[in-house]
Amino acid sequence: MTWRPVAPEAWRPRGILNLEPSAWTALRRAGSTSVVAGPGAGKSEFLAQRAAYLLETGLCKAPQQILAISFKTDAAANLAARVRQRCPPELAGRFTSLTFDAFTKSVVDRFHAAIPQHWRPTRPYDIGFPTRRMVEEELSRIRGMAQPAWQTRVAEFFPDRFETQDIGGHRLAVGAPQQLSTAEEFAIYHWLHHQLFGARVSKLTFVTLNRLAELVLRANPRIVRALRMTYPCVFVDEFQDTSFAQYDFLLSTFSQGGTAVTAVGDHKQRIMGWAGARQDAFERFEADFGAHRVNLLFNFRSSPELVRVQHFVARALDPQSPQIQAQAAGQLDRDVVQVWKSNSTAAEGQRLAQWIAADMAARQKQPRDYVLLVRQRPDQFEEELQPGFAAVGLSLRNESRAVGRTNVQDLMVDEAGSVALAALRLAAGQRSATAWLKLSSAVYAIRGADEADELLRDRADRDIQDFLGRLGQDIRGEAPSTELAAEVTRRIFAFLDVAAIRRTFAAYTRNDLLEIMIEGSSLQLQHAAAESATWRECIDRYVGTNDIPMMTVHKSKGLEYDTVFFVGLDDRSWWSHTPRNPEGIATFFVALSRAKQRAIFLFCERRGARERVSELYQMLTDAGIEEVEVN
Ligand SMILES: Nc1ncnc2c1ncn2[C@@H]1O[C@H](COP(=O)(O)OP(=O)(O)OP(=O)(O)O)[C@@H](O)[C@H]1O
Repeated sequence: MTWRPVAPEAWRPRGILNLEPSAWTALRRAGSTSVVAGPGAGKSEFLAQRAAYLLETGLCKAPQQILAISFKTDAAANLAARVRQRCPPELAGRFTSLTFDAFTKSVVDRFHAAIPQHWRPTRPYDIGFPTRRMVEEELSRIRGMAQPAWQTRVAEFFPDRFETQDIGGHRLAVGAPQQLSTAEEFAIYHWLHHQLFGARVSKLTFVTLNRLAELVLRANPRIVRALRMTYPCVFVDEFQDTSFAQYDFLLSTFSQGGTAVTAVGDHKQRIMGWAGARQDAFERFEADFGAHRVNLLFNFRSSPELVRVQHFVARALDPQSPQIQAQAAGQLDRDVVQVWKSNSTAAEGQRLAQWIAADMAARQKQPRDYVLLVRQRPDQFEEELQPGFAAVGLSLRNESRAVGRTNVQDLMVDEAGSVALAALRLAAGQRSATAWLKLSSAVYAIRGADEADELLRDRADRDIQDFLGRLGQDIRGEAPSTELAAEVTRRIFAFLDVAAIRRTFAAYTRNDLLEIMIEGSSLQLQHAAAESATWRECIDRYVGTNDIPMMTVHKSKGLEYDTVFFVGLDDRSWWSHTPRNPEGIATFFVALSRAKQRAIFLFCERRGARERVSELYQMLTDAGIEEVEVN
């Protein structure tokens, strides 16, 4: 055992010089806290530091764990990766980072037998993702069964909100439902009953799984007590995106019994309203959990000029927005934020590609220092822009592109996919300490070889080396090909042991997520192999090292780039935007705030007008931003 507890007063942040004063206050708080902070304030970094603080000081001591709940898989994976960077491995193992869905599903799976029989799903069950059309049909079926006096009410449910708000905000009765006394109760009961018992195998949505998880904990105080003892500290990231069901689950499970819940987020980046995020999550949390609010006022990401412009948008979202203090130095003395105006998409694409090529050369930047953001349809923009990029020797990568049943971006942050990639790097002869650490810690976890078990770890090290030696021998003399890429993926996952990965990593509780990711890894490697002459090149293509990423603003949440281009700031891309609609302005805010040094907005009149979005341009004008013709 190398680690010794540090006294709380002596603890210092890891990997960064310091925290801002209010972050120190929040970090040391024993009770529940809401940390509200703008973009680049270091919210994820703060959580990673608080995890290090709690674990290294022994305030959260073994076998206790920290539970971090995120909204999206990539956010959960990024946070776990940050904690691994900040904490010794023997402590990082007690940081469990999951999505809400993975966590609530794991509760249902683990305590299946404790679910009251009249709500108990079959085992196994399927996961359903009903489309709007399917919700409409189901509601209409329910209306047909309802007594005449209730039919009008059932017809009034909004299909878009029925699941997220009506089901999500409803608690299931512990006892068997005796009598359904309102139209709401009738509709909710039949909706759930159909998912549970409508076919031989139950088909449940994640909202239903959430409701069942809440029920099983509420109905079984011993289970909830055990859960609270295991997780005395709970973090919730991106709290502004918390849905009705998720909030209610948190409330039911962790608002009592002494759990310290730290909820971190930015109400100005609330762009998941369509997915059922509640508007008042922070206020409710503060009231229900007795949480104390801490506002962070620094921005560690963006240059002072970018922070100045961001403030104009922040104020449109919240007139009380505090003035933020930029901590990052500006590297550019002009043209930090601009609007480029063109009258042909060809001219726009050409100018963009040439500009990036020149900037990369002048400022010695890499392709991944840039990003092209779009509001929607990245595939269309990719098709339109790729030729211009190819003409100057650059390549674009649409991070939302489908790879089998997943997409490039999700695959890149997937745990199993990253372990397999580490194995490939090592087998292909790359000497990478990070890859070795990634692979070996995964194998130790899979084999249950903890820190103290030197024998088991030595054995695992030898097996890894033997496996890499054999794989390396078979591939190093061969050029990559699709067949070989498929074979390599198969061998790596066979070595890792698919069933053991599923048992070990909580993220794979969704029935087929692991299969989806294994299939995706194989397909992505096959694409890369088909275009590469060496394994090194193949790995670079797989990862996209030499590609300029393109993605939707939604996918860019939490990420940062030196230079951000927003392509298509026009009415066609923003067709659903209505003036003063906070979700649209928040989307614009998220895009602008991904930039560290420069943000450029592109408008091409061939794509659409700029009436609906005129207020977004107005904010830039108010901030004194120039428009430049680029024909
Ligand atoms: N205390 C700190 N000192 C130095 N750098 C920091 C500190 N906190 C965060 N950073 C850096 O600032 C950048 C932004 O941090 P982070 O991604 O955690 O911000 P965030 O608040 O989650 O942002 P957003 O909401 O915009 O996604 C990162 O590059 C991070 O490494």
